[in-house]
Amino acid sequence: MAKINFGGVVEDVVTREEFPLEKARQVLADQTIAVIGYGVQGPGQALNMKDNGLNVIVGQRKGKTFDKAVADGWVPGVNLFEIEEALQKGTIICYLLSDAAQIEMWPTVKKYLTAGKSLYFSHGFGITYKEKTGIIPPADVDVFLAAPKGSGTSLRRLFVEGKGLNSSFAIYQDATGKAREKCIAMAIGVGSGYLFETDFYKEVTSDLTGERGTLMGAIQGIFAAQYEVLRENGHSPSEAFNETVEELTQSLMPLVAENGMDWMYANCSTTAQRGALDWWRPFKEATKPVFEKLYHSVKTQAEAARSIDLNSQPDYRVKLEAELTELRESEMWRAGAAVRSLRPERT
Ligand SMILES: NC(=O)c1ccc[n+]([C@@H]2O[C@H](COP(=O)([O-])OP(=O)(O)OC[C@H]3O[C@@H](n4cnc5c(N)ncnc54)[C@H](O)[C@@H]3O)[C@@H](O)[C@H]2O)c1
Ligand SMILES: CC(C)(O)[C@@H](O)C(=O)O
Ligand SMILES: [Mg+2]
Ligand SMILES: [Mg+2]
Repeated sequence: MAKINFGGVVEDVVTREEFPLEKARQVLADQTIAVIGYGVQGPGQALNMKDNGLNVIVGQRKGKTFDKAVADGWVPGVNLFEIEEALQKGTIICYLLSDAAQIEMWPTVKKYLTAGKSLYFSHGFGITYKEKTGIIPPADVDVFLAAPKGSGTSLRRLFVEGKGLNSSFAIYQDATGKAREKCIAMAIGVGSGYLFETDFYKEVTSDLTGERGTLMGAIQGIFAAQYEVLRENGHSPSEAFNETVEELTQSLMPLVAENGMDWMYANCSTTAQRGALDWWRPFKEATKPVFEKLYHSVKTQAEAARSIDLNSQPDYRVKLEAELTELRESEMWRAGAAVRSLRPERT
């Protein structure tokens, strides 16, 4: 384990230097990795593991998603199966159905978790909220998670570019004495660059907070707030969108990703630096109570209950699609579509 100083706190992380892909291949050489679910993480992880030379099969119910797996090169009856056949063949079961669907399918999955098999997750949800999900694994199987910190779509795209996403990893149950090395090997196999250790509870509570907060929910909230204020004061949609979203994604966030916030500031005018340094604290003060309310909702399991309740309903996809359409059809994101179409792509 490498010891890395994160802002004054030294943490252990696993790097590919100490756990190279070849070692992952050796650890998993006698395993059949069955990826159950081919939504977002399923494709990214399965295709990366296959390209990394691991023995992977996919289990997915027939329909649009099954067809998508075929289009991705998985061969029915060879490495693509209906869910129960994949569960029977798999020695590491990657439970990558939606978190809500994992509940419904658990009685089926549990039947195939025979002694010595492994149950792998990419989220701590199912295990942490076992009173709600009913997901209580048999004592004689290994249970662990590797959670890519990003979309499965990005996991695959970065892998194809020769890059990777970080993952957290956690061991919940070690029946064979080999759970840790299998877990780390899986995380390297799905295309992670470096791994930081957590536990199922910390993974799910941080993840539910992040996606409701800065990563997805809060960012849409501040975009909409600023856009509305600019528009209410007479700025055109293109001016409001460019000043709220386009400049951030195309120019400034890549600078933050490259070398931190001060680097991005330093690459803007002194006028902008003065203003940003004056205003980030008021925004923090205004939003921290909302983040505290969010974390309380996560900690009291209200967020888990809401997600299970709504995403278990037969029409959950229709309802999600309707809300995503509402976002897409908002003036801000329609202006965004026009701005994106005008990007000066260098031919
Ligand atoms: N989406 C991501 O990029 C991402 C990132 C990190 C972790 N995760 C975790 O990975 C796991 C999979 O997430 P996802 O976003 O790929 O899932 P998803 O919501 O895309 O669903 C995955 C698959 O579940 C299938 N499914 C849905 N309902 C079903 C049902 N009732 N019966 C059978 N199959 C059903 C869908 O057809 C889909 O193929 C989850 O635990 C999630 O929290 C996801
Ligand atoms: C990609 C995210 C938001 O990090 C993941 O946690 C998810 O649930 O999709
Ligand atoms: Mg996440
Ligand atoms: Mg998540």
